Amino acid sequence: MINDHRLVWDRCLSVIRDNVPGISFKTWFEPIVPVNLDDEVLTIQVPSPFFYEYLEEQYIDLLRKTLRKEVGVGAKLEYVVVMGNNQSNSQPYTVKYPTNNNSKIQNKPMSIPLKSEGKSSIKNPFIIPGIQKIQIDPQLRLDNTFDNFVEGECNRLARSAGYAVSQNPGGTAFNPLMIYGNSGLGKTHLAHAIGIEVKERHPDKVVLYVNSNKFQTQFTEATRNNNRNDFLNFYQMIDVLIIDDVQEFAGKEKTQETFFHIFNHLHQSGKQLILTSDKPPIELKGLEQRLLSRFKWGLTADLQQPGFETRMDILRRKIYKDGIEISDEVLEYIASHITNNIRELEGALVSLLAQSTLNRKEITIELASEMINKLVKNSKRELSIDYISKVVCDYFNMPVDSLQAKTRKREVVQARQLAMYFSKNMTKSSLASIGSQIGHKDHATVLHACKTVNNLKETDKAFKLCVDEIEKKLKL
Ligand SMILES: Nc1ncnc2c1ncn2[C@@H]1O[C@H](COP(=O)(O)OP(=O)(O)OP(=O)(O)O)[C@@H](O)[C@H]1O
Repeated sequence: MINDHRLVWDRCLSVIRDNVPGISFKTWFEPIVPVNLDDEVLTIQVPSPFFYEYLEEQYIDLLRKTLRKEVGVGAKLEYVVVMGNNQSNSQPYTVKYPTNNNSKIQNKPMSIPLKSEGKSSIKNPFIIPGIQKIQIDPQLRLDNTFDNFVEGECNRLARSAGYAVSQNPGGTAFNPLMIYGNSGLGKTHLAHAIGIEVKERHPDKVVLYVNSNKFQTQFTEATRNNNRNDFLNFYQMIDVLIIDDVQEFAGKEKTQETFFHIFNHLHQSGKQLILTSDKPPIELKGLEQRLLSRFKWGLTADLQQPGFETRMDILRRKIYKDGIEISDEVLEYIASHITNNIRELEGALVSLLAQSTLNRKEITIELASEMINKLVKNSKRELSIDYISKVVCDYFNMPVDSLQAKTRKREVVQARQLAMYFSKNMTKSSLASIGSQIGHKDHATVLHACKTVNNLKETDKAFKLCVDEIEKKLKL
């Protein structure tokens, strides 16, 4: 038998390499350093206690078989971990595993008998006996509840997955739950709602919401103060970890590496991770592949722009909560002009209230128009097809859903043609999309509607008058 530890480990590696995926080999085996071989006991150095746990959980069978083959049937494995230290000028210290339940640091190396089949019984070395749970402020915004989160087509999947997670954190297939979407569409709100619901359902669970920038700052400080291990220990004790805006980790390699270990540890221990980002994992730049691939392990759910009805529901919910009355006409006006950001939608409502209170003006559509013109004066606003349909139907005093009815009644056909005509001229939507939203028609019908309206405008004065009036309303 050979007795050079490096040679033995190299031979082991060549067997292991053929038995694990490339990425796992790179992650879990390349960082290992063989340090000694003494009487069938191979000692390997691993980068962190978590690393040791992970190897024991995932690869013990493979390690056992390989080692027996290379070293002999009595082969044993011993791990050492070089820890950072809290006192400057002193040498890093070494922790040897296995842990026995009473002590984290062994004075004398102990060998780990290569375990038999079955789940690892290794205890988390960070949990101090007797202190099983830490008490922390979860940093949750208490008004960002599920109750206050209006449901719509735009958020149905993310919301229901979030709710499922909150009922059974760590116990669903949605781990991690990755919520992504453009700014102001409710990622942070939903993430807090999950945290709040977990705390209600499972008060014992340790929940923490942290924004990526804060995580990064804490990590930098921990590194500066030489207590990176405390930082790791702290995060590894959390049951439900919510990290907001993970795109902010881009380019921060050390932070990513640390988060990678925390992620693995928590995931491995059945703890729940909830992440938010402004892009889907596939489009996140500057993040390590191994991290991105983990983000996709659970469920990735997006938040899309809310439709007109959802925007109306959000506005109605908000004024109801604040005990204010505003006419539906004004709300519709706001909802049709601010289409792609819920924060701006709420902001518009707040400004309108402020304007009306300060200037003692009634909240009218004109006041809303003035305010919105100021708010969006630099960005050309685009009307929505929903809003156009609504204004046209209001003009003819008919319910807006009559446009969807399968009828050839003259007034309905005309209203539909006008809604198509204005949608073609005042939105960037394609003919096909206009057709499908107004009466489930095809693009040729929309084209025909536009021609008919243009012709009628030329020949029928009364009709032209009505087109001009509707246009004025739309441009308000
Ligand atoms: N479905 C919803 N129902 C009610 N309010 C909502 C909804 N979605 C978002 N909001 C509100 O809109 C505002 C912006 O939401 P939030 O801060 O969660 O957005 P975000 O996607 O995290 O944005 P950013 O990426 O810019 O941080 C918040 O006040 C939030 O309460």
